[in-house]
Amino acid sequence: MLDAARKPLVSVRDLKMHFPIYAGLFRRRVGEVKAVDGVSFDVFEGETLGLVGESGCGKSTCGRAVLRLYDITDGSITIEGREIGQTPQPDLRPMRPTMQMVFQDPQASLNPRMTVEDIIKEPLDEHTTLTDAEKREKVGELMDAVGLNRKFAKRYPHAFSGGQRQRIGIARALALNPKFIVCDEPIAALDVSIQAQVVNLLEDLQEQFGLTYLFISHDLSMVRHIATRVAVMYLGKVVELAPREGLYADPLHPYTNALLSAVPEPDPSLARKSERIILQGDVPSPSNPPKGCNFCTRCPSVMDICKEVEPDYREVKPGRFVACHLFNEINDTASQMAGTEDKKSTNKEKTL
Ligand SMILES: Nc1ncnc2c1ncn2[C@@H]1O[C@H](COP(=O)(O)OP(=O)(O)OP(=O)(O)O)[C@@H](O)[C@H]1O
Repeated sequence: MLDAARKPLVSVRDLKMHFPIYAGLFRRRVGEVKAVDGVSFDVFEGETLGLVGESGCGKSTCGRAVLRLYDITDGSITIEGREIGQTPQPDLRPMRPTMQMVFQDPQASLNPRMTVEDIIKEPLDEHTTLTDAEKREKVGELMDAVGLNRKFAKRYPHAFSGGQRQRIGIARALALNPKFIVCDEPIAALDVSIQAQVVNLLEDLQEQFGLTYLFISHDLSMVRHIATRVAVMYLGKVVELAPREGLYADPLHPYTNALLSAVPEPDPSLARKSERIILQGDVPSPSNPPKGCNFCTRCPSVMDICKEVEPDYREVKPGRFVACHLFNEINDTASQMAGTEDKKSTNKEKTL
């Protein structure tokens, strides 16, 4: 259970990442892809926040934007209370050791011309003043930590299997003792038989080094296993965020409901009870999202207001955030009963 008074390690508010679209002979700007369009969440120290959603909903862009691998369009990102969301991008060198990324495709993210030792040592060369002997020892320790044999340090990535290459990527991410790691589909490119091993390794390392993860995945079963809380994205926005148990047992947003209905249920007695929800239509283009709620064109519970007014993203039950007009009444009544002016407070002041 999360302690509400706990300070977030990472806070993201109204994050936007719009990619320009250029066309024509003179490469005029004709529009933009709203890959991430006003996303807010916190990641608390030691937790794993799962970020799920269909392909193209903006998960990877969100993860990269949080680490400022992009010049973001708008929004605030704080890590350990330090704002890194400014434009133009501030000097992030002092912050880089704190925040790292594990990429989806270890084949593509490792330089094939560098030995494993050099790959893992690279961040140490850039950010530390350790001697060569100290760096070699640190590389050995990191290889031990991720379950790679030290005697293979002089080999090249092609000599390793997919799972071992992902271990190399994880060792590199750990080199500077980070606190926060964005894991972007870290198992999607691996054989199913290897996936569980890498997830178990990430969990062990989290405990050993006190790591905090943003775990991006489209695999809802895996996220259920690893995440503390889960944020669900649809067309550039977080539509629901909740503790894992609550989200899987009682999804609030109609999109979460549909997404979870497609997850195979291992218990046959429960499988018969759960009904698969087939969403109609295609996901709209992020360069031309619908008016009102982004999900209104496919929502089985759509109302008139959904086609006109974008729903607020707000806390409708303790720890449960949702952006859906179906929950307006519940929240308004609750805040009236509590005599609060909750409606007036903004997400900027809340923990999410
Ligand atoms: N550099 C870019 N330039 C233009 N559009 C981009 C760029 N990167 C991503 N996009 C677009 O932004 C949207 C979100 O992409 P993103 O890769 O973040 O989604 P995703 O949820 O991670 O999908 P997947 O699971 O398939 O990786 C997509 O429509 C994608 O085409």
